[in-house]
Amino acid sequence: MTEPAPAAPAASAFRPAVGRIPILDVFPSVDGGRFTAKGYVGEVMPFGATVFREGHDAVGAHLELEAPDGTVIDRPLTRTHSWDDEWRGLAQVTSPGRWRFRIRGYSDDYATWEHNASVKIAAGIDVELMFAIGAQLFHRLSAEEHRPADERTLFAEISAQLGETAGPPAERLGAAYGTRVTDALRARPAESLVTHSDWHPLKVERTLAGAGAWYEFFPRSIGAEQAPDGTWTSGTFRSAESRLPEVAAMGFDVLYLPPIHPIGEAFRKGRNNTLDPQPGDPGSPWAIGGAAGGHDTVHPDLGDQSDFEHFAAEVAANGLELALDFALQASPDHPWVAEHPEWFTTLPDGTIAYAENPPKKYQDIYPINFDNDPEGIRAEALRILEHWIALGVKIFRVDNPHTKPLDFWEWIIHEVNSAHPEVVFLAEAFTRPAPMQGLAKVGFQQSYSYFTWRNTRTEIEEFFTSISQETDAFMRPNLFVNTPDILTEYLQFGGRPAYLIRAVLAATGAPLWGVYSGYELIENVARPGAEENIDNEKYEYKARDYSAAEASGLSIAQEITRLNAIRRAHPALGQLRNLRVHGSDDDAIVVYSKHLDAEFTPDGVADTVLVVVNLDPHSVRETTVHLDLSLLGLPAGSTFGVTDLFTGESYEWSEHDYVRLDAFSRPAHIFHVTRPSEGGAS
Ligand SMILES: O=P(O)(O)O[C@H]1O[C@H](CO)[C@@H](O[C@H]2O[C@H](CO)[C@@H](O)[C@H](O)[C@H]2O)[C@H](O)[C@H]1O
Repeated sequence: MTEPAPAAPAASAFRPAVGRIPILDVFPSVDGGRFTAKGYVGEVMPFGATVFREGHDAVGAHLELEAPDGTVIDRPLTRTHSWDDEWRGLAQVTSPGRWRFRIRGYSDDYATWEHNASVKIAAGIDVELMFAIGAQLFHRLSAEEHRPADERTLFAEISAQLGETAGPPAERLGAAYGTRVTDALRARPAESLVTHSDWHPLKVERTLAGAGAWYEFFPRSIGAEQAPDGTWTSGTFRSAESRLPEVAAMGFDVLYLPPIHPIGEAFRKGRNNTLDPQPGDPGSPWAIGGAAGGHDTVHPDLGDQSDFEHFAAEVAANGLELALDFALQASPDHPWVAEHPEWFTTLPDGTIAYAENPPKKYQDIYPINFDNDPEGIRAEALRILEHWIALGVKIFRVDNPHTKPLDFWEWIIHEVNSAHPEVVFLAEAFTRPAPMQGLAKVGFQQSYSYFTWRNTRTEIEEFFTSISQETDAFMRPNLFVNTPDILTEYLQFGGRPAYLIRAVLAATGAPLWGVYSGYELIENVARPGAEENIDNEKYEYKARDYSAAEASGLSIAQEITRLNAIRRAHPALGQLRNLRVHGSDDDAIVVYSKHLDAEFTPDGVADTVLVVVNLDPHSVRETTVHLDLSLLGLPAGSTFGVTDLFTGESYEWSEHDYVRLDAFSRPAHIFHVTRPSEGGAS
């Protein structure tokens, strides 16, 4: 008896992670897909992947981008560089909601044949074989049902021409070229071995989540009056309404108010962060909670809820959107302290430690211990947000989010956005990169950033490159030029030029920028030993006379107004990811551009803005700048027009250009780049 033949090994169920055509490193992706990449309506985003195949045959790659309504944008990707395999392309997201995308890789049979045929036929090798393969390929394409009828006819004709053996080979080969062929094959390539990546989710939010100009003021200061005996009467929601037309006239989109709730008496802070308040000192608005209530109540000095509602309606009537502060902490007088002592950490001696953000000490507030009653705290935080959302508030600036657990933020932003996708959260987290970026990854729509401390040319270039090209899939920095907590040395000692320079950088460097009131008045005196304004509005009323300052030339409100107008007129400035740095021979002159292709602009005309800034607020600088014209959408070697959007002056520029920027009269150029067929400034 013969032994039975051994059974063939069972086919393994293992499925390779790569498909027939490898598609790796798909982007945009956040932490390998753990978090959802972000976009905002109108944003032009880069999509792509690494796509290659074995051997020498050509590959191609396309983006398939599906909108919430199911329509699919199918766009060809191109190689980032001829020497590597990263494929990339831009697409614009145009409606809010859940989008998704995938990358399609394929063997590009036309490109493979065209390469082989052109080389071999010119060398007289396999000539008829090459024509036969070409005829076969075009015959196959002419039968593909997804192609328009005229294209199929064209391809059938080409197949027949390639199949004819008469005539010089070079002429016969010419049949397979021409604009009609390349256009058709660019839109609908000759694909085989088609492979798809997984679908990747993309969360697209409303435009104001990603682009807008913010202005911050303390309502209690507007209309505040000081009596001859030195005592103050607080401004109110009603008196603060008087400032709204001026904020709107400066071109801002969002009005942000520091906390508007009752302020505690216990451990109240006095002027200039002192611990011995004097009678009448109003206290820090972030010391939330008192006898009148907590986070769902308005400070009685400002009015009542109907006054708030009137104010909110006036904000909207002025074309602004209201942003409120969301600060999860409590004054010792907050109702929570008596009602929920378990939400705080009681020390062995029976006291509760005050909050800190080292080296800063917040003796007037208790931090919440999120681990003592996570469910209760989550429910209360959500209740508060829903309270204000019901009153029409759709934007929250979140105080110190990095001192609260990240999973709390992921949960609450998910809960709020599931019911109210239009709600926007700005993370005020000046902290280490990992927690700052973590907050953005788990859902914060906007983030404060390190911008205020990036002053030199190298720092600015690195910062702008990182926000536009490294963290752009998940983080949208809001470039505040100052805050009640931040008056940098650059601003303290750079005078008016410094204020203009920082405003230009912020307004043009990112689609989100912000100004805390007083900036336009060059308020630049710091409290000794602190990086913030002296006589800080956080601890006292501050009545400012904006009109008098303007009349006497001490205000830069006009320049801020112009900056916001330039932003509105130039859609390229409404984009985050299109900033590119150019060169200059002077370490104090930074040069960058923002370009938007015609297909993505509302009027169908390409928009290119070129910004040249003298970062030295103390002197005149002249130098040569060196431009990469490809980044401006211009052919190498061309000349073109530039029009200064501040002064209206126009120049003819090329790759290398002379600039002179006087910090005291004109520290920056914001140029609109015009092509020969286009007009000048707008
Ligand atoms: O800690 P940050 O630098 O991020 O600052 C934010 O949070 C602070 C705490 O809410 C807040 O500080 C202000 O309010 C405190 C509580 O009333 C008070 O003790 C501080 O002196 C005052 O600066 C800060 O304004 C806010 O931006």
